[in-house]
Order: sequence, then structure tokens, then C-alpha cells
Amino acid sequence: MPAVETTGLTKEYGAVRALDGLDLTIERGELYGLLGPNGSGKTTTIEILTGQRVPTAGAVSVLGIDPVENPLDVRRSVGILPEREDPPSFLTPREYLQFVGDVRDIPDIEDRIDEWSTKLEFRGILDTLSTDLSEGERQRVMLAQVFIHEPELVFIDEPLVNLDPLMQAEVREILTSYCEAGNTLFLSTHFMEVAEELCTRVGIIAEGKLRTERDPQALDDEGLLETFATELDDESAVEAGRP
Ligand SMILES: Nc1ncnc2c1ncn2[C@@H]1O[C@H](COP(=O)(O)OP(=O)(O)OP(=O)(O)O)[C@@H](O)[C@H]1O
Repeated sequence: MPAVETTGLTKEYGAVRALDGLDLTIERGELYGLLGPNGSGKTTTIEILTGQRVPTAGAVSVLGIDPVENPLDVRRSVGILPEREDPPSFLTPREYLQFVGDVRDIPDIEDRIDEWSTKLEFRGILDTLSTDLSEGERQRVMLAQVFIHEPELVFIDEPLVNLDPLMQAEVREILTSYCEAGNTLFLSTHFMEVAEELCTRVGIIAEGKLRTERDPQALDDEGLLETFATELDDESAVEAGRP
């Protein structure tokens, strides 16, 4: 059974067709990157896969669960880091992660807070109010909440945004070894080099349709940016792909 499977997935917001018959299959152990220009349907896809939005048409399966029928079961089984999400400003990282531990029923949450704050290097600010943290520190806390219950499937929108180069390297390593252990990662990103260097497979989405899929390691000299531009048949796509 694949980790994620969608067939003819369609989502309309009034007159806007955000997804237009998306067919996607992601096998377990893949580090899959969904790449596309602004408004192409990446966030809508993640929201449907994680039971936060109901599609207009089509079928969805996540770890064998239908997120439309059983959104809570899906949300309990996966880790999610949506775009632009911060820990609550009025809690410290420790309090926030304890809260996540409660919601996720994690018995050894204190040990895991220790483990993840060490891995992501934020032990020193565990007891600082989140409102006083930098963007990058907040991103590290949010990454910790994704993995702290050891889910077998994770969805992350822009995993490396706001992180300094050393922390980016650290997070790349965490994401890669997470998938090498047999887990599955679904990333959404605008950044070509993230997709190219990190992902085992990249899907290019435009206007709610999957245009092509590539193994970034098997690309010829053309590279992903050119593939992206060719698929979108639009020079502006080259600009859109630059960080
Ligand atoms: N709640 C909503 N109501 C109406 N239209 C929406 C809503 N959410 C998204 N859309 C529209 O659906 C389309 C796809 O949006 P979506 O956010 O899924 O794209 P995206 O690829 O994640 O974009 P970005 O890269 O800019 O984050 C866009 O045209 C957007 O304006």
C-alpha cells in the first residue's frame, strides 16, 4: 500500500479550480517534493491529504486511511508543518511541546523534548516565551513538533525556510535519515536546490495538475530549473523557481 495515493483529485473554491484531477502516488520511504509556482495547488493538496480540507471530487488515501472519512485518524498518524506556522506566542517551546505530547498521548514527552531540542539545537531557549524567539528558532521548534511522536509520514511546507546554513545542513540530514529508516516525507517547496539535493522524486504541479515527475539524481545537464520552465512553457517560471 502506498503512503499517499490520489486519483482525479479536484478542488474548487467557488469559480477557482485549485486542483484539476491530480493523480499522485508516493511509496513508503520516499522523500517526495512537490514543486510549483505560486497558486499551483501545493497547499491545497497538503490540506486535503491531512484532512483539513474536503475535495470537490476524486479519491484520497493516506497510509490506507481516507482523510475525508477519517480526518482525525489521519492527523493522529502523520506529522504536519504547514506554511508560516509558529508556536503560540504566549507559550515557551517546552510548554508547547508538552501540550503536543498531551494531544499526541506521548508518555515520555520530557525525554523526547530533551532529544529533539538537542538535535535541533534549541535547548537554551526551551523556557523562553515564543514571542521572544527569532524566526529560525521558531521554525526549529515547529520542526520538533513534527517528529516528536515519531510518525511514519510527514508533510512539511518549506522545511528549510528561515534556517541558517549550518542548521539547514542539520535538518537535511534529519530528513534524509528519517526516510532512510523507511518513513515517508512529503515536502512542498519553491526552492529548486532543496528539491534537487534533498528529494528522491520531484513532482511539478501547475494549475492543479501534475505536469511531470523526475528523479533529481538522474537528471541530465538540463537540471530541474530548466525542466520546470519547459514543463510550464513559460520563461517567468524560471524566475519563479529562484529563491
Ligand atoms: N480558501 C480559499 N478560498 C479561495 N481560493 C483559494 C483558497 N485557498 C486557495 N485558493 C486558491 O486556490 C489556488 C491554489 O492555491 P494554493 O494555496 O493551494 O497554491 P500554492 O501552490 O500552495 O501557492 P503558494 O506557492 O503561493 O503558497 C490559488 O488560485 C488560490 O488563490
